[in-house]
Amino acid sequence: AKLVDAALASGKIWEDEGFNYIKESFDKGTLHLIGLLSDGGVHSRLDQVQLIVKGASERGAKRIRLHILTDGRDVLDGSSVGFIETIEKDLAQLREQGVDARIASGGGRMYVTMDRYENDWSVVKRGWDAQVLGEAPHKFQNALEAVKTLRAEPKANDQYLPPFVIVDESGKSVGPIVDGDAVVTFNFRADRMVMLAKALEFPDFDKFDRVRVPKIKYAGMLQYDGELKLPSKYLVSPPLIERTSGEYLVKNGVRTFACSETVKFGHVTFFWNGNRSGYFDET
Ligand SMILES: O=C(O)[C@@H](CO)OP(=O)(O)O
Repeated sequence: AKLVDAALASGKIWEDEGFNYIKESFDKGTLHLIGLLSDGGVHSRLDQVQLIVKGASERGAKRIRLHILTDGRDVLDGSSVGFIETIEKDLAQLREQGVDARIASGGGRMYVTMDRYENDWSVVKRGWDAQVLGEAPHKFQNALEAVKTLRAEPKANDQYLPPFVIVDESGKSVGPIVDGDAVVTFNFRADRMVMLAKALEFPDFDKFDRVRVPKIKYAGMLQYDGELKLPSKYLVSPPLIERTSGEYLVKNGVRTFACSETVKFGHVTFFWNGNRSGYFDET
């Protein structure tokens, strides 16, 4: 989060390669922003999203679509409503200034998009269908109505809201991702963005049927996997972390054994080892 804060505060984010790459699409295409809408600060932060939306519109983005994931895990359940109200105010202001800016789709983070370590690709597929194809079982005129209605179902909560798309009066999705568009995934934390990044970037992706693969300019907030170099473009450069405790132990001949449940794989591998998931020394 700090790296993104610093890049936004200094304005460097707008000068670097990643933003200039996606900016090439602003003339003719739509800028899509996908990620967790939350002020939890664990995977993403609302104020950073607000600054990106504002900054991109000041630098030529004329059509912006947000694909939001509701939190309720790092923040109170139900707080999604307030976050949507906040961002909707910003989008309304932009519309007054002639920028066509709207929320286009959404869903709960644990049910839509934010799976990790290939635990359940159907989670990512649900997101793909809503965000890229503009298809979801629930259709609404706006995101506030969507979340309030879906939350009213028995046992519903922010984390597991079903996917929804926002549609116009004729029932057509307002923001599918199409050829010529730009996409930014705005989570800074990597583990729950890698799977979507693969679906967006890998030409030979085969984990689910993408149906349509738009030709887009895609950048992550950060690079989510340093070994796979994924995504290849990012808005903020990842930090170089050296001399971690794992490396220190290996170089001093101390064997380590790391064990975790599947979804915490990263906590005992690349979180520990400075964003490296491989061995320092296989022997
Ligand atoms: O589930 C997760 O992604 C986070 C909370 O957002 O938890 P943890 O840091 O334990 O992985």
